[in-house]
Amino acid sequence: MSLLDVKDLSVRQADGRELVKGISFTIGPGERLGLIGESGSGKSLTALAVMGLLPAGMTASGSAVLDGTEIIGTQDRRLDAVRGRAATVVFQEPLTALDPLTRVGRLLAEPLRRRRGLRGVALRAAVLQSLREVRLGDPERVARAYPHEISGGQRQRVAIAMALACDPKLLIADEPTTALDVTVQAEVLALLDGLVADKGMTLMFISHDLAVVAGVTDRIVVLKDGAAVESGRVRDIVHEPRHAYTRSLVESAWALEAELDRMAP
Ligand SMILES: Nc1ncnc2c1ncn2[C@@H]1O[C@H](COP(=O)(O)OP(=O)(O)OP(=O)(O)O)[C@@H](O)[C@H]1O
Repeated sequence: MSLLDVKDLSVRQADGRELVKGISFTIGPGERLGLIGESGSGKSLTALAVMGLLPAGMTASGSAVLDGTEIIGTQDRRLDAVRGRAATVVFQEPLTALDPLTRVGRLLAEPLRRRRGLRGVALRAAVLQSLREVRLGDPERVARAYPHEISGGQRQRVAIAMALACDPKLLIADEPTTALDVTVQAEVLALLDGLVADKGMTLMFISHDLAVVAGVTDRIVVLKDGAAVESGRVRDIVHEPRHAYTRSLVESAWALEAELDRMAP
């Protein structure tokens, strides 16, 4: 049985404009699926729709069954139990996703308390262990810091730790490294990749960057203007893209590769 089964999912804004246009895909337990497409192609709205977290005024139709629960059309109150346990999201810019007035330690303590029922000394130890797990050196200092007092890369590690604290079956990573410097990007990506593998988690990874998606996922869905134009195994699509848009993505990724090769010492 799939962990996430999306069928004919559409998202409309209040004036009726269709922003996501009838897309379908499935993710089985332990699989890694990439959603790729240019800015505005509907990747984030797809992720938000399957979590039941669409912005006010937007409506979804079709079906998204997450770990056995139909998300589309289900009341928010009922979805609270599914979110966190079934899936959590790591967003692109952790500074907006993390409450600026709460120290990192408390931010992390909240999901650990809620999900694992930890209190007192055990909770404190779990917070520090979570920070160590995402390779944050000096976890005591980081736990005392406010989000703006640590670097962008460290913030994204905290956001990953918060998502993992919920122990979700499905981790949705929405452009998790796009806002970071290139070197930090590679480190955070390697961390995420390793943690997902270690924990046997299922991953939905969203990015506009084919090289990044190809490195961490097995299958991809290519979105353009809200519609899925192509889907399949990364390897097949990179070698034989069928849709013109996918071809342009693949060609520009290869061109960058060739340029780097040319400059190699
Ligand atoms: N809160 C919102 N209110 C109005 N329109 C929105 C909102 N969020 C997204 N949109 C519109 O919906 C379309 C799809 O946006 P979405 O954020 O899903 O794209 P994306 O592929 O994730 O792009 P990006 O990589 O830039 O985040 C875009 O045209 C965008 O302008």
